[in-house]
Amino acid sequence: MGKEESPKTTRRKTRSSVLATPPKNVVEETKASSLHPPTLSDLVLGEQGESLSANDLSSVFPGRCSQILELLRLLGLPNSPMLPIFVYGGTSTGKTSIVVETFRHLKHPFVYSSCLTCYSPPILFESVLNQLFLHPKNAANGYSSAKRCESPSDFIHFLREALFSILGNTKGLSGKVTSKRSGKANGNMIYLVGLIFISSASLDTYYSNMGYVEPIPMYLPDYTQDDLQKIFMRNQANKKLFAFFSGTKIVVFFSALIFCLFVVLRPFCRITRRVDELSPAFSPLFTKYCEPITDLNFVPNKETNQRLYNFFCTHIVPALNETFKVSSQKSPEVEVEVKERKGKGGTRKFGDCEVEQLDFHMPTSAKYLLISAFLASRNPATLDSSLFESTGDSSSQKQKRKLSDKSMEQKETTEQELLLNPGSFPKERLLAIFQCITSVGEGPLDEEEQEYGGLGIQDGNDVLMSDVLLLLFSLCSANFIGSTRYRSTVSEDMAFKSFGLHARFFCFPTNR
Ligand SMILES: Nc1ncnc2c1ncn2[C@@H]1O[C@H](COP(=O)(O)OP(=O)(O)OP(=O)(O)O)[C@@H](O)[C@H]1O
Repeated sequence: MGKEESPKTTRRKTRSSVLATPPKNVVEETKASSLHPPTLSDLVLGEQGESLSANDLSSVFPGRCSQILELLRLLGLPNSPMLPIFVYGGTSTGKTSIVVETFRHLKHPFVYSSCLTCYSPPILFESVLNQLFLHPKNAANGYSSAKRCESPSDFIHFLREALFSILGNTKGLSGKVTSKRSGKANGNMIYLVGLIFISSASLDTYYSNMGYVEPIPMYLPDYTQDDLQKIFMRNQANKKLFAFFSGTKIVVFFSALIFCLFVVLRPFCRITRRVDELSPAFSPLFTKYCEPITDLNFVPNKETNQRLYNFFCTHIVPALNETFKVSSQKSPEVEVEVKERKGKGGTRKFGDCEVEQLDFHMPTSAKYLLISAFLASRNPATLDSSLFESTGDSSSQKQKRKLSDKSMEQKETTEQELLLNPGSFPKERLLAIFQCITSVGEGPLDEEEQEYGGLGIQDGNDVLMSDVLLLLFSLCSANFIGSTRYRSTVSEDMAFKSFGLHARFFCFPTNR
């Protein structure tokens, strides 16, 4: 938490919904719960008897077994002292889910506040206290909080009051539950989650000698294609689609699922590995794939499988485009104008004319950014060092000599795939390529550049990063670069063209 989120292309479960289903967030406890003094049991997530074993927990979250075991180890036995934990990782890597479900599994009493929605200290403090006092915000109380907290000292004062009240109420300890949704508390230590900082920023961002206890870091890496396959296998197998299949057809169902996942995940994973983005894209595709199979007379064999595959392939690219569609809206201030080269001299907007006829009028830095984006989309990231680093050439030559025919073939296939289907890339990679290609520039500022306010790129180091980011934003707004996931949307012709006279070197895949 505590990070800027990129616009999302699909709807996903919100953090509150993760907490709300099936066990409800303690904040959203029944109104009746606020009528009795809070007990420890009221802070346990999950109904009586509802408990996942550690093994179940790991199988519910494929790819997170080691992190779950580590979290269980760090949390330790009930009431054991622990250091703060810093859980971090990319978007949708399961940070919230595994933390919440682990607490639920352990039946540890806890309150959970999202630092994303509780974006200021008073809001965060009040959210924690509302949960501890079992105070739901609703129309009846005018959506007010249990306590008003202006400062950290107010918070500490009310926190003590709330904790003493809960711990003094022994009903929770004796295991008698006072609320329909609460489970029997395991131990009497109350955990504040949210003060366990969950973020996509690295730990270093928060590290400083400010006197707080340094938290134990726990990193959740992006999922591999294998992990994603397991996640979707699990989720999909539970869905009602499963109801179509019975008896021996179940085997057909699972082999169809495995095959479909394999075919779909490969191109999709090049663009995103986020479960929340992949999930809504995959479900309709799988339904489509299953259409012919749900016919009870269908008997899969080599020939029908091939037909199924051919039929199915036609749906993948449209689904890919649909999922990662970028808005075609152009920002009014950053309209990129193009002029017809031959003749009339009138100006027209990009998209109205043939590329061959166009001449670009945009800052040279923007052209470099455009070409950097193009290169990042069409070249595998593994080639960057050999393509752009000054020392890269010789090593890549050596590597080339060492490559077997098979690996050359594989490399060519990857490059072919990238040409047909440009990949997405992180902003850092784009900026690194931009730095590399602009740092070899030797010419003085061109006229255009001066006209656009002198974003000089004769030396990459002279370009202000803020200017480059501004330009990047403009190119995204003008739809030259996809902004949901950074991805070049221009053709090879267009990329060459944009560079025009400024071409110094290109590193396109050789087999274009
Ligand atoms: N390993 C997994 N197995 C099954 N589902 C998963 C897994 N990881 C994530 N998900 C699903 O992906 C969605 C997002 O997960 P979650 O909110 O826990 O991620 P997050 O890292 O907290 O996201 P954010 O960075 O946005 O805070 C949820 O619907 C969750 O169930």
